[in-house]
Amino acid sequence: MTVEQTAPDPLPARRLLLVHAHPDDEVIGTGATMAHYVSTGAHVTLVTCTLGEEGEIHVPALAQLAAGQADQLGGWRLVEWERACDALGVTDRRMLGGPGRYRDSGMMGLETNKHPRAFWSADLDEAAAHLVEIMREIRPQVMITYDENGFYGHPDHIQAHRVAMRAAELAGPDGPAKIYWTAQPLSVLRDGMEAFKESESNPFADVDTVDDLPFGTPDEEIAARIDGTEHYAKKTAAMRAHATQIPDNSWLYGMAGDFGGEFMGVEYYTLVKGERGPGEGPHKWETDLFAGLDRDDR
Ligand SMILES: CC(=O)N[C@H]1[C@@H](O[C@@H]2[C@H](O)[C@H](O)[C@@H](O)[C@H](O)[C@H]2O)O[C@H](CO)[C@@H](O)[C@@H]1O
Ligand SMILES: [Zn+2]
Repeated sequence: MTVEQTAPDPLPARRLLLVHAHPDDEVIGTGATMAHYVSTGAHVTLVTCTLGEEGEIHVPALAQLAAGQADQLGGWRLVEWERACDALGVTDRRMLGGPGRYRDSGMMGLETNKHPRAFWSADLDEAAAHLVEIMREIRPQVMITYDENGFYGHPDHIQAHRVAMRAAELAGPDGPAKIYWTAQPLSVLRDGMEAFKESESNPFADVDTVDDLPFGTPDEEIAARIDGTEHYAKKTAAMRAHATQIPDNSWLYGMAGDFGGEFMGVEYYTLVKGERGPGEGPHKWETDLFAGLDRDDR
């Protein structure tokens, strides 16, 4: 268990900061990207904002850890999160404000949103100050977080977006030169709908078209396509570490198993701060988040 974190001295030339809401978000949305940049020698810092105390429990033996019972799920997910980071090779992983500072708010509109430590009701500048401290230490060239809807509308994801963007503003020259938001191209979602049509666990079962989904970005608005296909076994291992959240029969494993790395090994981003570097394909998608940054940038 690594609770206290400090960065290596000297810092590697390339430094990537990711800001996520709950344990498991890091792998689902950016696991291949994290493994890819670790493998290239970049320093990857993960900041997760809550322990995920209000989550589901897909491991029957752990059911009594639930929020309404022993309320110990947060501590258990901390261990899952450490194991997942180990699987991805991410050694610098931190909880915003320290483990337990901010609590999982639960889904939008629930009473849990009003918990005194709920991340959703956190003071923005106070929460951002914890992240500014990390930015001053790491001086990341690149930061990844969610869009203003938190990718799919969860209050903690929306708050993680707000805190990350506020911290980048407050950090000034120590803040990231490039900021990306996680995204899924509509073309990939359409391919996924087609691929899952005959699947037993079809995540698209309740939607007729991609327009019914709470996320999806026109391909021409995507800025970067990070191919971490060679690392999707690490991503799958990291997903398995989050067993309380990702059951063995999850459709996520279907994407990894039946449809190859394309769906799990490739991750997409929009660019909201910084100059877009050289890219490939019809939309000139960057293949490196550090593209266009020279070493003197930071
Ligand atoms: C991926 C993610 O952000 N998961 C969150 C989310 O989990 C959802 C929640 O348990 C909901 O009740 C389920 O129906 C849904 O399938 C889950 O994805 O919200 C949890 C509570 O805030 C959070 O702990 C979990 O990490
Ligand atoms: Zn989440």
